Amino acid sequence: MANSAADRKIKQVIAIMSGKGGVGKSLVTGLLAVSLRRQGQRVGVLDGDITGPSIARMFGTKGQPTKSPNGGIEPLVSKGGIKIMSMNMFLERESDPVVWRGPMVSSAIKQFYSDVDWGELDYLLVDLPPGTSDAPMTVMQALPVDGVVIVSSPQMLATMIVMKCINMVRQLKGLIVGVVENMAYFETPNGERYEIFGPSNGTELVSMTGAPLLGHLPIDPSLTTLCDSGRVEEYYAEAYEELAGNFVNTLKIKR
Ligand SMILES: Nc1ncnc2c1ncn2[C@@H]1O[C@H](COP(=O)(O)OP(=O)(O)OP(=O)(O)O)[C@@H](O)[C@H]1O
Repeated sequence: MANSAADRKIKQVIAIMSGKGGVGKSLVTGLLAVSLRRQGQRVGVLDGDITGPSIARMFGTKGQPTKSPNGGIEPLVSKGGIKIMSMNMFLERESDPVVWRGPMVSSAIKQFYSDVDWGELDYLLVDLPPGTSDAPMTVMQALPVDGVVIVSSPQMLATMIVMKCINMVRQLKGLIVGVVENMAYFETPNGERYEIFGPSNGTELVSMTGAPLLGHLPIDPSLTTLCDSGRVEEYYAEAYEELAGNFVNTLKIKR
């Protein structure tokens, strides 16, 4: 093993989860990594969405990972210095499908943790596909996860499905660090706020999890363009700096 749980070269392994797809989990993972890096933290992102990876594209990391001097796999490094491992890096074309059954997905996730030479990290963020199937189970059971961040959006349906994810984390004795409410509102240039997906349910999420609300994030159309062109690190918004600050402080308290 190039990097085992025992040596704790990675100080905190944090899984980012949601029960429902499309709530912005990958985006929150990416931007949390960017804000933590801006604070001077050593950060890695493991894209645990093996069949639908999006992290590499968001950061514009191209090329195949190489062998590291000590025999592990060298992760790709973003412009801002974030280490990244994603299934897309192993595909000839980005659009090639990964048609794998659960055991192969689980095996890839384990290898992305143990065979990748992550080096010394303050945070390894693990972006997971939605739901409670193989990938989230593998991460919770086979990786030394220190905490879970739950991402949701204000729709009631999203909250209901997110509850399944919360229950899974509890069943597997995981620690929920906090919740993030994404796509909570849209703010016009003259400061008017619209709750496009309905009223905030952050308070409900907090009472469901017993964990703090780490972030209440706006919808920002400019994000899609930046993510699609691999320039997520150029994005700056106060809401994400606050998210990173709350995340670091909450972990300090829970440790
Ligand atoms: N706050 C936001 N403002 C604007 N666009 C957003 C926001 N959050 C997410 N998006 C966009 O919504 C889309 C879905 O986001 P993302 O891929 O992060 O969701 P996900 O929950 O990881 O989805 P998946 O089901 O693939 O796991 C992306 O195009 C992303 O750029």
